[in-house]
Amino acid sequence: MDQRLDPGLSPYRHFGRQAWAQLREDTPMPLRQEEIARLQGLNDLLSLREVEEIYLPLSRLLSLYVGATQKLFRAMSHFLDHHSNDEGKMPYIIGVAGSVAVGKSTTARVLEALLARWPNTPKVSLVTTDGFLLPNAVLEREGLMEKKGFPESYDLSLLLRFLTDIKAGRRPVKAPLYSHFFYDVMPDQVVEVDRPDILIVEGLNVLQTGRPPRDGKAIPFVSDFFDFSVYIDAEEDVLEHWYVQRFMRLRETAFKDPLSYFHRYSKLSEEEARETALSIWHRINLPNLRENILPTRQRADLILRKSGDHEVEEVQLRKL
Ligand SMILES: Nc1ncnc2c1ncn2[C@@H]1O[C@H](COP(=O)(O)OP(=O)(O)O)[C@@H](O)[C@H]1O
Ligand SMILES: CC(C)(COP(=O)(O)O)[C@@H](O)C(=O)NCCC(=O)O
Repeated sequence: MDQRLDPGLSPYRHFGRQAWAQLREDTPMPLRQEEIARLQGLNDLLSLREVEEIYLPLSRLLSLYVGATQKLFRAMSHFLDHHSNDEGKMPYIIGVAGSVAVGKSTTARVLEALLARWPNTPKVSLVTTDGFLLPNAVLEREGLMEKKGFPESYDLSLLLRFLTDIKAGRRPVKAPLYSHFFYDVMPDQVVEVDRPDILIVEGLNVLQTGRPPRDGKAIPFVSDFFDFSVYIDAEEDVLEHWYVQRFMRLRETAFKDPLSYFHRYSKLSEEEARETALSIWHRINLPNLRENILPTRQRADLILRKSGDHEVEEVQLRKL
């Protein structure tokens, strides 16, 4: 059922852009223009207005959720008369999901910067699930190179173990690292996550429920570890455009390096490169969106719906 047709039945509260922007109230803008410029990275389009009107209200909302969860955790520790770990704190985990090229990395990086500047300066870490992809050698052996990003291309057990260790308060916990430049997992590189107050976990697959276990043993979902989740949404034709646009930009930059996995694409004519990007989109990323990513949208606590210029036009917040 399309929730838009019957808002009364929707499990979400719907906000237009202006209504959402007002929820910022008097939250001060903690980022200076230079810091925003640094965040943009590849992305020279992210505007100060977008950060102020969309991401600051979200940061304000999250500060309420995190504060309430921490209070509950302390109350529970007191009730049980013990602390589940020596510092009596449990990392608050935020999942960020959505299609390839919808802007997950950008959103996650903006949130990381905003959250870290709350008055109590929490420690915020960011992990992307591409590090948990199976290495190319394994994907090739199993005939899965055309399925990169599909559920079967990830080492789900490793991701679940990582999240279990984080929630158990172990320190430091290591996450594997993926390189878009080499198009592969980096065997000798890891990201260390050392008892953050908040961990952002970003990836296509973070709201997926996985396949039912064959041996009857229940395994948790990745999202069981989340305290809050965000799904970033946009129409298919818009996503295709962003994917091709990013590919064409990379062709002018990273692909020019002979060590880059996609170096061969830098030698194609503009038209051939565009066709290559469209072909990858239609062979891999669009079917993955339809089969595995979009069906998870309704599991998110918050949905950010973007228009063609990356501006968020509607926000849906799950009713409590
Ligand atoms: N809020 C935004 N404003 C403007 N451009 C954006 C925004 N978010 C993402 N983009 C652009 O869209 C493309 C995909 O973004 P990215 O964050 O790399 O997506 P993902 O991590 O979902 O694959 C990039 O070219 C990026 O510059
Ligand atoms: C690495 C990705 C699967 C994204 O992974 P994520 O960080 O969302 O877990 C994706 O960017 C990708 O490479 N897809 C395969 C097709 C392509 O080259 O675009």
